[in-house]
Amino acid sequence: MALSNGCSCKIGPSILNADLSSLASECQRLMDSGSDYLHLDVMDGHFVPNLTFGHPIVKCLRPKMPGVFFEMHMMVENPERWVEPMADAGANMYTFHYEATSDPVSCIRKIKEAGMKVGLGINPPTDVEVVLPYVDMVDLILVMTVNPGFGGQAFIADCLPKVKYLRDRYKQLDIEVDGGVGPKTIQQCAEVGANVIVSGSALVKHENPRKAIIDMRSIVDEYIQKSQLER
Ligand SMILES: O=C(CO)[C@@H](O)[C@H](O)COP(=O)(O)O
Ligand SMILES: [Fe+2]
Repeated sequence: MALSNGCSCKIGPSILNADLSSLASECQRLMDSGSDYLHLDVMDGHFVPNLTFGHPIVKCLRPKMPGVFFEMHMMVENPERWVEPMADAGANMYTFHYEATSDPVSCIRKIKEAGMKVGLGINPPTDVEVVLPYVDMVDLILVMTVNPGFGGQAFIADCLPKVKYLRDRYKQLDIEVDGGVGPKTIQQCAEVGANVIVSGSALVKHENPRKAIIDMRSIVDEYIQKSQLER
């Protein structure tokens, strides 16, 4: 199962700011509201100054959500270390950070060997050019629009030229944005070419998440169609 190959909009809720004592029902609520996949944020207290959960939770969640695409956003040092446990737990995609490893190629290889899709992320201070050698090896590039570590932070619009830089060069690439994304910031993300949208607190706390997802999707789809007509 792939996400979308740059051709359509995919929306994945981040459940960091949900009631984690009801993780499965919160995930189900957001999937029932029209989400395409789940974006599960793993933090190790080293790469980022916060802790969340690891593969044992993913393993428990998997049988409750059969068929749902799990993207693991691995905000961890030495991401190589958790590839096999996450694959065994039922993860579909393993998105690691460029900043977290000295050997992205071997991490990519390991993720593929474990049967998962590969995402490669960059933090706000990181130049977008660093991902260029790896674009053809991965399924998705994640451009962080907050400094990773916490849900509910303010969107950093200065990161968006990185999305445009990638979209101008790679029409079919899945480009994901994550951090402070919601109905108020989606337009800016869509117009630079983001097509895979993580939305955390804006969706989790929305009184009508179904409507929020429909509205965000229609804005992203509009820009995708416009860019296809311009080709
Ligand atoms: O990876 C992260 C934060 O490090 C994100 O996935 C956020 O958790 C998204 O939440 P909002 O910024 O949308 O509230
Ligand atoms: Fe995330």
